[in-house]
Amino acid sequence: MSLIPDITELLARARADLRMGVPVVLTDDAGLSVLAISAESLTAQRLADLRGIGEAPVIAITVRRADTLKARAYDGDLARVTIPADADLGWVQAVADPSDDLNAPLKGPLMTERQGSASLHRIAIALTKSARLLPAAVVMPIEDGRGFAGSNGLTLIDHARAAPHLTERSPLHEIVAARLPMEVSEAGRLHVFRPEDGGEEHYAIEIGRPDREKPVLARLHSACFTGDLMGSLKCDCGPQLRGALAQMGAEGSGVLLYLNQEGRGIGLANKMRAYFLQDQGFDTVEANHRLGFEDDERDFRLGSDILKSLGFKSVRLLTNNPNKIAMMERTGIEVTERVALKVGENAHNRDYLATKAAKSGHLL
Ligand SMILES: Nc1nc2c(ncn2[C@@H]2O[C@H](COP(=O)(O)OP(=O)(O)OP(=O)(O)O)[C@@H](O)[C@H]2O)c(=O)[nH]1
Ligand SMILES: [Zn+2]
Repeated sequence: MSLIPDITELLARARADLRMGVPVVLTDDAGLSVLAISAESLTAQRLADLRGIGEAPVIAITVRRADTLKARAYDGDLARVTIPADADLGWVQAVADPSDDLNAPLKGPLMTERQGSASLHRIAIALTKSARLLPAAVVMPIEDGRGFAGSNGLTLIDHARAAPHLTERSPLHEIVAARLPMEVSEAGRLHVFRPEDGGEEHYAIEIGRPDREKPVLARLHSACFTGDLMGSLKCDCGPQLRGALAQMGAEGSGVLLYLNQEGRGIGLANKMRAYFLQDQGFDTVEANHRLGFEDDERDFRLGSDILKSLGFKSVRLLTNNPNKIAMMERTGIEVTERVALKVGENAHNRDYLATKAAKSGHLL
């Protein structure tokens, strides 16, 4: 028996470190080691400390952000941007954060590295994404990563052990379920699911006692603090949430999964950064790209994991999003019917809904 944390536990620790602005050490089988620190959590002092330790750091960004900055992404999905010796913290943060792209554009061209491996940089970006930070990391080569991590008390992540965990989703376990009388139905029941990797919990709200042998009226709803709770007019989430629950109440049965994938999986801080860009004239998809994200960073497979663990095999899915339907079918949940959910259009979200139809294939 050992109390040494396993790779899942180390990755959870690394995410917390990055959020706090603490560097982590990444190593690979070829003997390479780097220090990685989240660009948005970097401080001037930490940048100076890094420079005092070793070779020139780079800032690793996704190809989406690189395209916006017109930087060459020699590594395909990412670019390693050289940080000039005289660049200050503001320069590093401007590479990561698009808020000032229009106001104070970076003076280019940005130089990017093409020699050497980018695999540790890829892990660093994946970690910042899963920590719901801007997808950008300052990365600096060091000697003897294992020794450095040990002597500085830093989290050490091994590439070969970590890589599979960053693409595979973590198993979910039901923690508790209890009766929840609701306005739409007194026969409500809330189930809480917790992943093994220390990530967000997700919820399932059962209405009535749906027959497991028949297709259940189901909704996969992604968290939207602004729409679900604040009555935001920028999207249609609140009316969709209430509309879905009302229909389940009226039919007497259904299951609504409330997935904590705020902002299509980028987190609320990044979604608000996207809103700031939308006020500068970019649409919802362009804003995600300028931040360095894909259009949609959600993993709907966890929806089918939850449905299966509740014993459901087939659904009548309340959605306008064809990707949700495709993902259900691919992961073994049959979609016998798509039930349209067209509610809540207003003057503020008309363009947003039109963009989703034009660029993300949403059904009208
Ligand atoms: N990044 C980003 N996320 C947004 C924006 N507006 C809303 N969201 C998020 O988009 C998600 C919408 O979730 P859903 O309603 O489940 O998804 P959908 O893809 O529209 O599919 P259906 O509603 O089922 O048709 C929520 O996580 C919101 O927080 C935006 O402008 N940018
Ligand atoms: Zn919303």
